[in-house]
Amino acid sequence: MSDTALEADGLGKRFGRRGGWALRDCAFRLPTGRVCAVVGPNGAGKSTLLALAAGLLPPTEGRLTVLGRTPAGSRARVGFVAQDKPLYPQLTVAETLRMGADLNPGRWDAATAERIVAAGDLDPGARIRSLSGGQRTRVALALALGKRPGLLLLDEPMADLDPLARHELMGTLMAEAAQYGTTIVMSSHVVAELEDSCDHLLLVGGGRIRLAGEIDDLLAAHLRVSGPADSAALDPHTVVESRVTGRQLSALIRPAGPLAGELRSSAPSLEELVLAHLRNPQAPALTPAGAAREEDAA
Ligand SMILES: Nc1ncnc2c1ncn2[C@@H]1O[C@H](COP(=O)(O)OP(=O)(O)OP(=O)(O)O)[C@@H](O)[C@H]1O
Repeated sequence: MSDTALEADGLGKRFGRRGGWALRDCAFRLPTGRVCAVVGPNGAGKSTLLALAAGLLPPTEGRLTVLGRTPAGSRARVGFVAQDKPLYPQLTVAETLRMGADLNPGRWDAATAERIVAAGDLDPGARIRSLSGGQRTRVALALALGKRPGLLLLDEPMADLDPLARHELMGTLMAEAAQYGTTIVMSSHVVAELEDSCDHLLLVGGGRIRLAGEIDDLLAAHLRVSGPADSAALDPHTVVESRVTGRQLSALIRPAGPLAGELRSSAPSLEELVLAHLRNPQAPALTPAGAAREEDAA
C-alpha cells in the first residue's frame, strides 16, 4: 500500500478555456496518517484542490495521485464533505445513513455513523430539509466517516457548527485518525483551531502552494525577530514580513545562517506564520521544491 495520501506535481486547474487559473504549478506530497490543514484566503483554490483530490474535477495540467492511484481510481476509499454539504433533502436522517450502507457494501461502519448522528440529538425520522446547517454537517460527516475512508477530504467542515459541536466533532475526527490511520485533509479559515489538531499544512494563495510540509518543520524554519531598525540586519535571511515602528524593527524570517547580534528572536505560532504569509502574498514560498532552491541559493 502507498505511504502517500496525496501527491501533486505541476498540478493546475483552469475553469473554461479562457478562464483564469484556479490552481497552477502545485507540487507537494502528503504522507498517509496525517491530519492536514488547507488554509488560504477566499478564492485561493482550496475547494478546487479538494475537488480535484475527490476526483470530481479533472486537472487541466499536471498530475495528482490519491492513495497511490488516480483520483477516480481511489474514489471508493475517499470520503468527501463538500462546502455546501450536498445531501438529499427529501430523505430522513435514517434513510440517508441506509443509503450510505447501500453505497458502501462490505465497508459501511454503521456504529460510527449512528454514533455521530446520535451525539447531535438528531431525530432519525427528521427530513434532511428540516435540519439546520450545522445538523446537516453532522449527517454529512457521519456519511463520510461511515464509509471508513483511507482519506477524508473536508471542505470547511466546522464553519457552521456551534463551539461545542466543533469540539466534539473535531475530537471524533482525531480519534478516527488515531484509531484507523485515516488521513484527514481539511480546509478552514480558523487557523487557531487547527494548531492543536493538525500536523501538516498546505497554505494556498493565488492558486499556488505557498507553504507545504509538517507544521513542526515549517515552524522550525521561521523565526520572529525584533531589534533596532537597521535594514542590513535582515540581509542574508529570507524575509516573509518586516515592519518598522519608530526605531524598532520586527519581522518574520526564514534564517539563512546566524542572526545579527542585536536581533532578538522567538518561535512564531502557527497563526502568526500563516497570517504573515497571507498578508504578504509575494513572500517566497516554502514547499519541498522551494526549500531545495533556497538551500542551493544559500
Ligand atoms: N466552477 C467554477 N467555474 C469558474 N471558476 C471557478 C469555479 N470554481 C471555482 N472557480 C474559481 O477558482 C478560484 C478558486 O476558487 P476556490 O473555490 O477553489 O477557492 P477557495 O480557496 O475554496 O475559496 P473560499 O475560501 O472562498 O471557499 C476562484 O477564482 C473561483 O472564482
